[in-house]
Amino acid sequence: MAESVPVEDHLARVLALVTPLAPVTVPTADAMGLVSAADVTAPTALPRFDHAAMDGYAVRAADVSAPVSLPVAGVVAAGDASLPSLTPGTAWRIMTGAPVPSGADAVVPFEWTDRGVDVVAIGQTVATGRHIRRAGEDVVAGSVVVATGALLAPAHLALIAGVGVGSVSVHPAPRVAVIATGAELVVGGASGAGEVSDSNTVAISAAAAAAGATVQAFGPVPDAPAALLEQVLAAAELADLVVTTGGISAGDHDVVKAALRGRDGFWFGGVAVKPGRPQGCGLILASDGRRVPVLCLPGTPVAAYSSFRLFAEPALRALAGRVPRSSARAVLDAPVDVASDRTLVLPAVQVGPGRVAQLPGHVGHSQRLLAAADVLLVMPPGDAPVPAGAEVEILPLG
Ligand SMILES: Nc1nc2c(c(=O)[nH]1)N[C@H]1C(S)=C(S)[C@@H](COP(=O)(O)OP(=O)(O)OC[C@H]3O[C@@H](n4cnc5c(N)ncnc54)[C@H](O)[C@@H]3O)O[C@H]1N2
Ligand code: MOO
Repeated sequence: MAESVPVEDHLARVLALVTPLAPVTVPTADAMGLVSAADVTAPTALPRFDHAAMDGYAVRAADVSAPVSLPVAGVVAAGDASLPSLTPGTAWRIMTGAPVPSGADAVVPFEWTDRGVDVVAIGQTVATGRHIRRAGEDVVAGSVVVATGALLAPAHLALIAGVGVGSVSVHPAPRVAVIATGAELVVGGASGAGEVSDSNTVAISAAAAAAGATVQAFGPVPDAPAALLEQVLAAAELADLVVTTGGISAGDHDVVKAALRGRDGFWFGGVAVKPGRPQGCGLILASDGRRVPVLCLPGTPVAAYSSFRLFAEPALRALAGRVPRSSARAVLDAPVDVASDRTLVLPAVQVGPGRVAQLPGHVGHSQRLLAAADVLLVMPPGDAPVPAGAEVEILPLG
């Protein structure tokens, strides 16, 4: 068998198939988790106008020598459209968020006063500017509030909305098509001889959704190359990435390989990773001219999931305009034996903040152990145990 290629080389091969999706404009409220495709510039300052930071009285600081009583000229509340002006030697009752009357330069909170309605007694002096939020003190009009390439989180959306911008240019969430293959597969509970319950469709769909994609599942598709090819072509019409599982090793019925191997630019071969050695990838031309990447993952459930995390998730991140690889790391709590010429992907648990330990009883393809794990350790090839205290790459689960 041909030599296996290193994980990094296969990842590079996969990422070479992917370019960020063309930007679209979406309502600000719908942009969570997407990457901005253009700078967002503030059309207005934030705050837009000088406003009270406390409920109390707007005054001229120079008029407040403690103790003092000032006549109250009126009340100004948040949302009031007309801006009163303050006559020296008077106070305006003012509510948090209300525009500060012209001529006032401080707000005395209720707690420092007798809360008088017509006349207010103030018990302490106030510094100029106190309890006033100045126009533009947070954001200057015309400045960039969110730069191109930002992964939009709630705080970004709040800032964009806060400066009054209702829509943003983003790379859209990638659409993923999942195609499980295997004549043995049944949806729901397998009961007949030789039948296997399809778990890859569920696992890969969930993992793709967790990576921010929208997902459509097809299949399971039986072991007929023509039918599989038809399904892949149909899926590519609707998706930005097609992920298949199964049918790519060395068996007599390896349908994915049979259907796609001969196509221009498709590659199938071994990757030096355990689990997940057989891999494949290529591009399918959709009728609208898009060249849709197809990743062919092995069928064995733990290998399929692990391969998704190593190769498909970075592809999704790249499609979404993100840095392809998340680089989570943790410190080993106990040594891990890696004597292998392949990268080992091992189930492990979190045993303390930033500390992980391999799960005992690892037997290769255990779905039970995978479900019991908090993280997968990604251990590069090596010939000696990696000691406790070493920092290693992890793929967080959950
Ligand atoms: N002679 C060789 N045999 C195998 C090799 C090899 O190099 N030479 N590689 C082995 C390795 S490593 C893996 S991993 C598997 C991958 O094989 P395939 O990708 O072709 O997967 P299948 O044969 O279709 O299935 C493997 C296994 O997984 C079960 N499966 C498949 N799909 C699902 C699903 N959707 N849900 C649940 N279980 C699924 C399937 O029933 C098989 O048991 O090949 C080795 N063989
Ligand atoms: O490489 Mo396979 O995924 O170990 O069984």
